[in-house]
Amino acid sequence: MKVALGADHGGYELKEAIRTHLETQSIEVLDFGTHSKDSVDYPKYGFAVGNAILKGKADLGIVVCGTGLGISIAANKMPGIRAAVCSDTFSARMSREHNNANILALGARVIGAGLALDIVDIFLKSEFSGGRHALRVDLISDIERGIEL
Ligand SMILES: O=C[C@H](O)[C@H](O)[C@H](O)COP(=O)(O)O
Repeated sequence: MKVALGADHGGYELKEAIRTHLETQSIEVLDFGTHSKDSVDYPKYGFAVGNAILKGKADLGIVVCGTGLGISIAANKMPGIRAAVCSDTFSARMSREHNNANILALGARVIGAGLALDIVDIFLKSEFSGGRHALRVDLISDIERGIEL
């Protein structure tokens, strides 16, 4: 599995911890930055991770900003991207099983690194359940195509 990572300055330290955590498990990582605590603009990093997934360069993405909100809002503007902000492990599992989320968003100013790494592990190991959930995710795709539900 290949995982794309991206963060703004608010998420930089947690993104680094996630990268180390994944590399320790021999999970391949594509790190789109940022690479320091200098102030940057989160949409660019949400876009980079979303783009990597849409282009097939990564299977899943993890994005981090102060709250996880701005960077997920940015990524979710891209048709085909389903970014879920999670602050607990149950939501992380459900985001994969029910919503087929392809990006996990974390708020580095919201949760601690220990919980964040548990959330990452659960997100990456959970799989989409399909069935009735696939019909609902298809309806999300319809919205992206301008279809009125
Ligand atoms: O949703 C946005 C993120 O939480 C950003 O990390 C946050 O807005 C950055 O704020 P500041 O520029 O004050 O560090």
